[in-house]
Amino acid sequence: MKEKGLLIVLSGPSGVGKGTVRKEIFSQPDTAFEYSISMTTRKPRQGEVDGVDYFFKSREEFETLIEQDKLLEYAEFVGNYYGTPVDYVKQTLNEGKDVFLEIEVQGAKQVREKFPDGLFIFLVPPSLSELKNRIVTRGTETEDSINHRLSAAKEEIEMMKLYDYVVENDQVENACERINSIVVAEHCRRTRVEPRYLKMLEAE
Ligand SMILES: Nc1ncnc2c1ncn2[C@@H]1O[C@H](COP(=O)(O)OP(=O)(O)OP(=O)(O)O)[C@@H](O)[C@H]1O
Ligand SMILES: Nc1nc2c(ncn2[C@@H]2O[C@H](COP(=O)(O)O)[C@@H](O)[C@H]2O)c(=O)[nH]1
Repeated sequence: MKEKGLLIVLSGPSGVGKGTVRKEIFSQPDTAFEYSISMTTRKPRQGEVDGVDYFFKSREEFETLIEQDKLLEYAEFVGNYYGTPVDYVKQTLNEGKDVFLEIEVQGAKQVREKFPDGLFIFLVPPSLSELKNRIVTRGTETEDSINHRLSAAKEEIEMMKLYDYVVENDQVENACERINSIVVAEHCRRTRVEPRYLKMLEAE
C-alpha cells in the first residue's frame, strides 16, 4: 500500500510573509508539494485570480460548504470566511503526495485536531514593528483592516508554542531554505525501517 503524503501547515500572523514564502517555495522547480487552494468570501485583490489564489465564494456559498461538511477547517478572519477543501486534501494525501496549507492560526488548530501527525510550522516576523511595516507596505488593506490584523497578530504569535517548528522570516530565501530543510528532515524521521534495509545488512 502506498504511504500517505505529509500534511504541511504554514501559519503565522497576517503580513509576516506566508504568501510570499509559499509562492517562492512553489516557484522552485524541485518543489514536490501540492498547494491546497483555499476558499474565501474576501473580495479578490488586484491581480488575484479565482482558482489560482483562492476560490472566491459568496457568504451563502461558503455557508453551504460548511453545512455540507466540505471543509477540513474554516475560520472567520477580519470579517471574511477562509477554509480548506477537505476532498482535495484527503485525495492528494492518499495519492502519496505532500499537501501544503497556508492558513491562519484558528484553522491550523482545527487541522491539528484532525491530523495530529501533520507538520506544523509557524512563521514569525523579526519584530512587531517590521510586521506592521510589511502589512502597511503591501498596500492592500484599509486602515481599519491593518488595525484589525495587527491587534489579532499579538494573540496569534502567542500560539507559536503549539507548533512543531518556529521559522523566522527575516529574508524570504532564508525562510524557504529553513522550511525545505525541515520537511526533508521530517520525512527522514518518519520513514519506516523498511524490510529491504534490514535485508541489506543480512546480505553483507
Ligand atoms: N522576508 C521579508 N522581508 C521583507 N518583506 C517581506 C518579507 N516577506 C514578505 N514580505 C513583504 O511583506 C508583505 C506581506 O507579505 P505576505 O502578503 O506574503 O504576508 P502574509 O503573511 O501572507 O499576509 P496575510 O496573512 O495577510 O495574507 C508583502 O508586501 C511582502 O512583499
Ligand atoms: N483558516 C484559514 N485561513 C486561511 C485560509 N486561506 C488563507 N488563510 C489565511 O487568512 C488570512 C488572511 O488572508 P488574506 O489573503 O486575506 O490576507 C491569512 O493569514 C491567510 O493565511 C484557509 O483556507 N483557512
